[in-house]
Amino acid sequence: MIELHQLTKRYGDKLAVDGLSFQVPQGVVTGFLGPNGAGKSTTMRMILDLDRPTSGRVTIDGKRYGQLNEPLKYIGALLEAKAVHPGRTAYDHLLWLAQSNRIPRRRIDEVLGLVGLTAVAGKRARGFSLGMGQRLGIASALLGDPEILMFDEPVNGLDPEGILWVRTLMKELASEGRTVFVSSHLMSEMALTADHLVVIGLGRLLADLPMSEFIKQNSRSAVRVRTPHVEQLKDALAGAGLRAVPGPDGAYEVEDGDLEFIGELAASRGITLHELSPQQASLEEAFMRMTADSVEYHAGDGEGRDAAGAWGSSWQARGGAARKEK
Ligand SMILES: Nc1ncnc2c1ncn2[C@@H]1O[C@H](COP(=O)(O)OP(=O)(O)OP(=O)(O)O)[C@@H](O)[C@H]1O
Repeated sequence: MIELHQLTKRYGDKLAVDGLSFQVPQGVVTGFLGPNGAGKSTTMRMILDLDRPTSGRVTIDGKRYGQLNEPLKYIGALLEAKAVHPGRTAYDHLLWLAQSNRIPRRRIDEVLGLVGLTAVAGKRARGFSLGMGQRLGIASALLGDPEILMFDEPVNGLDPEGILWVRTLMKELASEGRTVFVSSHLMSEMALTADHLVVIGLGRLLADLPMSEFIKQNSRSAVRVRTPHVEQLKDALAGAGLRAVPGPDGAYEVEDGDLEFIGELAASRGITLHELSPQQASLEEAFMRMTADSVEYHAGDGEGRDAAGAWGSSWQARGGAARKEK
């Protein structure tokens, strides 16, 4: 198990990680979410002793990474996919890692097969695509058959087939009882993979809860209506205890309204409707709402924060998640 206690990292004036305390549970995929610059990579580097905490501590099965004997057998990590010597072949990269942790050679062939790189095992890393680099990074993480796996944005640069493969792999690893800790800045991606969620913003913990709980808390629905008889419809809705809130484009949104009920109510009063449609706030929007105050960089000059707020309050048709690419 990975445990963080008041973990803090300061770079000069910049507080990159600010008193983080949480545990990464075993046997599930834990999504580590936060907008760009939230401190995810810094936290992961501290877990691996690649960065020294300013204060606080992080342990793996009760020990610091540096205290682990043959660490690849405890924890495997993909942090920077391009952290491979360009002149080295995929096989030689894995051989070097295996030898430093007394891992038998046959395991190299196994992991190359697992990640689908057997055919290019003898190719030098400089000729690898981003996706191949990610696969080699995942092979390195799996090499010691560790109980704990940590992946920093593993689907970056992968095509849809590769993304599906990573998702399936992470779930399989967790179902074998392993601890899988994976960072992302996309809630839509994590919603498909993670069982547990840790959200950070500006280095601080914003949420630590099961994914099902996050979905339950954030899957409110609304009904969108458009009518030339706004006042009559509002009166009719008010009589039923419902409230219509104007949207940005002349339509109205009725929170917690039932589609058929509203349609029948309008028909019974002879109110013409030009639109009646179900709306669902996406999980991506809920995530943006949660992190809106801790986004480090905004698009545009100062209007980004407002935009993040507006995303939070607007409703979108299911599947129309706003995406923020890295
Ligand atoms: N070596 C460093 N020196 C100075 N500042 C740093 C250093 N590493 C990270 N930072 C800063 O610390 C903050 C957290 O960065 P970090 O890379 O951990 O965030 P992140 O959540 O991984 O973001 P991203 O999704 O963009 O990778 C950022 O403001 C970043 O600029």
